[in-house]
Amino acid sequence: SSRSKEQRILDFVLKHAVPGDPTSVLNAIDKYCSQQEWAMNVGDEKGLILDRVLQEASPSLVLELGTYCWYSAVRMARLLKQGAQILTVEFNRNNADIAHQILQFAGVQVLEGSSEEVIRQLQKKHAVDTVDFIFIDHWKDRYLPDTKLMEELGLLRKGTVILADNVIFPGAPDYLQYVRSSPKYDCTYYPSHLEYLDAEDGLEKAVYKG
Ligand SMILES: Oc1cc(-c2ccc(F)cc2)cc2cncnc12
Ligand SMILES: [Mg+2]
Repeated sequence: SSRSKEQRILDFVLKHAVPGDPTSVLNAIDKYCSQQEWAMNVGDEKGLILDRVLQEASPSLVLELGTYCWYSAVRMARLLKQGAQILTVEFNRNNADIAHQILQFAGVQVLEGSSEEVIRQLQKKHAVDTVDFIFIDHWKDRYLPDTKLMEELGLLRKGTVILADNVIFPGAPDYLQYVRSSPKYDCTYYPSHLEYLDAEDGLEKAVYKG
């Protein structure tokens, strides 16, 4: 059977990265996706911004919406303090499987299902109280409904950081308008570029004020 692009990326990682060395995994994915086949990883340029915003937040519990870019789960896992955990949500079954193989890192759990289903189950099924850091990197038309759902379920606390990818390209205009005009958030825009390309893109940080 013909292997998918994601499987080809995994092959390249398994061949060129050093087991247990997350930075070598990131370098391998960036090398493959910038030289061979483009893929929607947050990438090295926006990844540096993610690193800085994550380290400043120093979270104990991270929720990622969109494991496809398993790159970002590895990127965040390598910077987490001892005992911190990432719950990452993947809708597409086979991507979740591949993510498992790449993410043999303590503390990273790939939850399967739609973001709405998983978010609704976090408190009961996964004993989550509130989330400290959320990286939104899934389908742009889910950014706003998922954020409102997390508000309604009381998953956000004073100081929770929401960092959203692709707010320019492909863009999430309804989400941007909401967080920037809501008194519940302090927003910062970090200009950058679409992964591995020159097109403009950026990350929006929205800090929940409780
Ligand atoms: O970072 C991303 C980029 C793109 C994307 C697709 C097509 C194109 F032409 C340009 C950009 C799509 C994404 C979907 N989910 C999460 N992240 C994404
Ligand atoms: Mg993205």
